[in-house]
Amino acid sequence: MHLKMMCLGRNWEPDDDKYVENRNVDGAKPHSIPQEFSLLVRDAIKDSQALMNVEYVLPSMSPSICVVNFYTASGRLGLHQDKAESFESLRKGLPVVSFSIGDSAEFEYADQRDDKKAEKVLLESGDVLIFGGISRNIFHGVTKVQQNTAPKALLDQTNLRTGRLNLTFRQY
Ligand SMILES: O=C(O)CCC(=O)C(=O)O
Ligand SMILES: [Fe+2]
Repeated sequence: MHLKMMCLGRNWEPDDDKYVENRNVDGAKPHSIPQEFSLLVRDAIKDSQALMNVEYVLPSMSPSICVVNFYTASGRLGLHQDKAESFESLRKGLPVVSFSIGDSAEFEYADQRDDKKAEKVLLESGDVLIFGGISRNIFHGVTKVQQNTAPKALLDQTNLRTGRLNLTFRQY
């Protein structure tokens, strides 16, 4: 992992790939997920279901975890699966909902851990990426952050540092 990370709701421990009460680095408990965030997640799933008419393959979920990642220009994240959630959550294919803010990034995804077979999509500021249902276990990662691509208005109106902020929500 070449990024900075913190969690809301529950702490995900990258070394053990599991959720813990208190994070290893300083024993801190996570803050809860603000309700505004949960509503954004709910709306994103609803909009996606309406757009694609695939409610039966994209279940709804109520997030209990938000992984907050910050990538600088050299930030990246290797191909991995999000599989530390409960057996039930994974079995039902409850979606991962991911918001991108700031610099754009190349996001890769594949059905196996093989960069050569991965497809790529550019995630720009404001994009929401959802993978659930039969796609819940896809391998995915971030290969490159495109420096200085964040919208100027965003930087002018916020204190966001140069880089990419990603908020990824899941239901345990
Ligand atoms: O930054 C991203 O777009 C992906 C983040 C991710 O895959 C994760 O936190 O598990
Ligand atoms: Fe992930």
